[in-house]
Amino acid sequence: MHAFNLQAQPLSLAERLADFAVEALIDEADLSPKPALVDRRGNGAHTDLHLGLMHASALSLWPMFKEMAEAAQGMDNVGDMTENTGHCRSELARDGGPGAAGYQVPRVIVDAHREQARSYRELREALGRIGREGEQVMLQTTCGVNTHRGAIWALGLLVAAAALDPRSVTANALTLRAARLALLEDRYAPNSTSHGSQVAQRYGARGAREEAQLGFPAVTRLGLPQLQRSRLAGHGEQNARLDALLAIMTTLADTCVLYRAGVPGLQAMQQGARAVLEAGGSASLAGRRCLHELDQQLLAMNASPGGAADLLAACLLIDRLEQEAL
Ligand SMILES: CC(C)(COP(=O)(O)OP(=O)(O)OC[C@H]1O[C@@H](n2cnc3c(N)ncnc32)[C@H](O)[C@@H]1O)[C@@H](O)C(=O)NCCC(=O)NCCS
Ligand SMILES: Nc1ncnc2c1ncn2[C@@H]1O[C@H](COP(=O)(O)OP(=O)(O)OP(=O)(O)O)[C@@H](O)[C@H]1O
Repeated sequence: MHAFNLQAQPLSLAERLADFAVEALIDEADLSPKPALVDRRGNGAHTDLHLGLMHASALSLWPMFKEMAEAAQGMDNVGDMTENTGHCRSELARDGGPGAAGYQVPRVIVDAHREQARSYRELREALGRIGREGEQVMLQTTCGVNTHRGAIWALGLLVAAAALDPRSVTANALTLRAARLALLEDRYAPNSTSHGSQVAQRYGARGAREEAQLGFPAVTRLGLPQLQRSRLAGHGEQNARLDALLAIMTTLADTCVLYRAGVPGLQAMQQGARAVLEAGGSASLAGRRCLHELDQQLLAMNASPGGAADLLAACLLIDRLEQEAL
């Protein structure tokens, strides 16, 4: 940029979405006091993480989120997944519907459907490639520490979902489109065994992949409603966000916790989070005491709820998208 050109360029949609995603990650990291997670107070149960590293990692992911949004925007010519399915359904009904005598799906619809399916699979595979490259950038930035693997997955899908149809960014619309992307096969995904997949298999738990494929129920049914309830109760924004994190923790099968502390760790997380909310949430004195106890207990068990933290970031991103006109 020319030194004298001080006029800010308007940001593109992809750039704004990347800003929102990075801001959600930074807000999640800064939020304090989170039980056993990296925050402003310290590194929680993580010997290899600290707040500066979380910030650097979040910032390093900006180009990746932008690229994901651009890949999804390139799908404009095919239209929205939901809309097109609806269109086909109405065409079928007009033609008599399946089972009607001599019924045949019009060729033009079959072709459009196939074309759309192919395009979405290509988008899913592009997101997989961009996400894996983003992971490498993250690992270079953090000297090999996993700071945001789960967040790349969840927020990447949501950014792509927003870019696919920026006029329709309610929590329901976003999570439905993200789930549909997550359900598509990525032929190029490596067959590696992660900590998450190991414990998900051992305990039959729903891991990060399934959470996305189901449309992020921990976010839509627990995190977002709690965020709104605590805000409405006048608990203050930081307490409302802590309460949203705790609501997610009450039921999530967090594979970070399962890997580090097994079923006893997961039970401690879920019961402890419930106890804080039942005591009045993080804005109340009784709730704060329970939160302190939960922090101590999870630290003693080395049980960091990293998956819940990622989903809080997803919650904050959706909340922002619902408020801002894109
Ligand atoms: C699906 C992912 C998360 C892999 O997860 P996997 O089950 O193999 O476990 P892994 O231990 O590597 O990571 C899990 C991460 O998810 C988070 N997490 C843990 N439990 C949960 C849960 N129940 N729900 C949601 N997130 C969770 C944690 O923070 C953890 O860091 C993802 O990393 C992946 O497949 N990436 C490949 C690249 C790709 O397709 N990217 C698409 C970008 S849109
Ligand atoms: N504030 C936070 N503090 C700590 N972890 C967080 C935070 N926010 C999100 N996370 C998530 O938690 C995960 C870190 O968990 P964990 O250290 O158990 O990962 P791992 O690489 O699977 O395991 P390990 O460190 O035992 O090798 C990160 O992938 C990140 O997505």
